[in-house]
Amino acid sequence: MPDLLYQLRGLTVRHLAAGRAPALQDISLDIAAGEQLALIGPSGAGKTTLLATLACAHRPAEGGFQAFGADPWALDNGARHRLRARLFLAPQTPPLPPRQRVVTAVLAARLPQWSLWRALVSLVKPVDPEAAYRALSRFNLGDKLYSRVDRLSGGERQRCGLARLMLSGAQALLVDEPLSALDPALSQLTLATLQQEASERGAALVCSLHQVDLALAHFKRIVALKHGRLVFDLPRDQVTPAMIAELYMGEQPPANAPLADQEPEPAKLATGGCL
Ligand SMILES: Nc1ncnc2c1ncn2[C@@H]1O[C@H](COP(=O)(O)OP(=O)(O)OP(=O)(O)O)[C@@H](O)[C@H]1O
Repeated sequence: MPDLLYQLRGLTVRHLAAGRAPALQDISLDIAAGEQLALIGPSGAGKTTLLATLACAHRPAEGGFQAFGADPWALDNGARHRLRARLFLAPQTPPLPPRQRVVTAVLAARLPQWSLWRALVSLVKPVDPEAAYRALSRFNLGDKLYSRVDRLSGGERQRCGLARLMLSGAQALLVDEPLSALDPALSQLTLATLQQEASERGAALVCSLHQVDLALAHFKRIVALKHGRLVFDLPRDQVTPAMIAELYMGEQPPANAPLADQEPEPAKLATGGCL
């Protein structure tokens, strides 16, 4: 039985906005070392919140939460910081400094392993550009090594964020909608690369996806969320088209014409005024 990396029991997570329903309610989930699972569910289901909770970025309001055998929120700040160095959260829009060169942005994944001096030196002269090049090449982005981040397309920026993950050494790879800016061929390459990396280092991979077909094709375990609740957590061969239809039922956006009493005044539209 592989080590348990995460154990969630009846977890409830709230965002700060008062009066709102919890973003996650009563979530129970185990994730073992080396496991790969896809998180699916309609927009607003709680996928990003769950990934951020696994990354120890959101403190649960209720329930039990263990990451790497400890409750991160019972640790002191230093110990929690060291625990966070064992995981990597790749957000949908990676927070890359726009004026930085890609090589520096990718090497920043090594900051937790570096001394302050080494980090400062690397800002001026990247200390291991070969490693950044290898990571970028796995996402077909090697030619952007010395480009500025703000000259990248959305999809290139997204893959640049994933190249960071390659240099992190983390044992839990938490990836939020990595394909949202990618075409179908790059989507396949990106998923295959993430899965290969996770397998090679024996890391857990938790990946949220809107592309249900890709989730079912690539992941053996499918975790579905809706309205902040766990709908199912099943091997993919037990997930039926009816279950997927039910998961997304009622989630189609309404017709895009605003109601009469919500229509902005024409004068404001014409001047671009704040509505
Ligand atoms: N910073 C925040 N403050 C307040 N509420 C938030 C915040 N972030 C998310 N929420 C709310 O929490 C709920 C879950 O959001 P979350 O982003 O986790 O869903 P998601 O499944 O990742 O959605 P999507 O597929 O659209 O990215 C939603 O109702 C959302 O409005």
